[in-house]
Amino acid sequence: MDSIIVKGNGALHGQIPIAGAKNAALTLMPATLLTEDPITLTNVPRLSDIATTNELLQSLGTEVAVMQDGQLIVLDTKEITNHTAHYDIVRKMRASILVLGPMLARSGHASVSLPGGCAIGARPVDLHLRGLESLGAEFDLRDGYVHAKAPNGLKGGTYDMPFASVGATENFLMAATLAKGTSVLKNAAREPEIVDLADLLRAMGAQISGDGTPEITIEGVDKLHGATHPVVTDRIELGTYMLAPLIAGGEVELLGGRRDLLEAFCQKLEIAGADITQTDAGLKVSAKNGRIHAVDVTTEPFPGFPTDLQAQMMALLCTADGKSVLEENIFENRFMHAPELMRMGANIEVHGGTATVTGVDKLRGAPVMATDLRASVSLILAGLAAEGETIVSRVYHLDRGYEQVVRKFSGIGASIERVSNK
Ligand SMILES: CC(=O)N[C@H]1[C@@H](OP(=O)(O)OP(=O)(O)OC[C@H]2O[C@@H](n3ccc(=O)[nH]c3=O)[C@H](O)[C@@H]2O)O[C@H](CO)[C@@H](O)[C@@H]1O
Ligand SMILES: C=C(OP(=O)(O)O)C(=O)O
Repeated sequence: MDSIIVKGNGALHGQIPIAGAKNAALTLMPATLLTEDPITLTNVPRLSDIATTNELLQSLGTEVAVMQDGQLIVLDTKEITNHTAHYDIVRKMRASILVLGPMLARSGHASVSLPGGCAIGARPVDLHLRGLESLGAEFDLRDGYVHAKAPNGLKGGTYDMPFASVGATENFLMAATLAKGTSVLKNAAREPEIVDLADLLRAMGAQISGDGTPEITIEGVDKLHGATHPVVTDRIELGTYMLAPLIAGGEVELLGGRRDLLEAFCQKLEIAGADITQTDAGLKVSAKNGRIHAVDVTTEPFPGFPTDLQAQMMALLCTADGKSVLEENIFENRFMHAPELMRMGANIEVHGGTATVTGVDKLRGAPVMATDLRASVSLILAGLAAEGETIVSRVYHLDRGYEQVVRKFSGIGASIERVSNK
């Protein structure tokens, strides 16, 4: 298993190109199951989760062609030859549940292994199932699988979601494109990845309005066709690298960065003392007076502060002036980075879903490990300004969500290397 070694190396300067969004690509790819024509995705991030999704789709009958060093993928599902998404693949990646809605819509039946929980929380899929039920689907939960059917096809329906779940919105949206009649999703998630999915589905011939608002309306069509679509910018990768010059000093430009993808996050960084400028090429970030101040953060569905940036924000606040309170409202167990940051000298107290961080002057490098993707990158960020060497193990988490992480950090002057521990 590989590790990443980071050493504090002074201020960071330069540019980082931001990739397409993992969390968009993982929902755009299953949309191929809705049509017998090829779907071409560009600006695809080069991540192990993309390879896992390719493997999942291939197991269902999709022909996959990967080009341009992984940044262009053609998915061609002339026929769904197998309607079961097996546990071996689903357990690796919870987003696999997103094949359920499309298979049900195209074939009237599907079986998908229940994804189960993970390090950050229980991650149930009840809202996915309730939404699809409102379109006429029937479910049977057996042997760890969701067995779904809609013998007479899906019909338009209305679902008022009790919580604006991103995944449940995506499954409903994809399924409703081929349902007979009009479907309405109330209290829908508004994340940019939802709008990106709706854009692809429209390019495939779907009739959708209201995406990006809490109410989405879908007029079902008989058939969808092929399309080419660029994956939206990864706002979480963007936010992660925006923190680097605030932690280590310097000024960094994030190419392709857009403030509208991260308004709530940018506002918090500005309160903390960041200078953020939208340039023609992206977003430029530096610490105004070289100091960062404490700020309170509450994670919320979009347009609120994203849960996927909470760990990285905590790394920043560990050395800020004063006391910050971070409240995690999306996942019940998403503070596993806190004890690792404490091993680097951070002063953090966690009580339930609240973490109080009292800034210290400096962190010290240590061997650390994390059990999820964003926690892992938060430890690299913390290592950028720590005294001595930080060794982050379990790098496979990072490979799920950050392409070329060593190259991108070293491109702005960080001292970082990946070593293989055989
Ligand atoms: C609102 C939110 O920030 N969602 C994040 C979530 O999306 P993801 O789609 O994974 O999660 P959801 O938005 O569905 O889940 C948010 C919350 O709803 C609960 N829930 C969800 C579905 C369900 O059927 N029943 C249920 O109770 C979850 O346990 C969780 O507490 O993780 C993604 C990373 O993978 C992020 O990119 C998304 O921004
Ligand atoms: C938690 C994340 O991903 P996943 O839902 O794929 O585990 C994430 O992107 O931060």
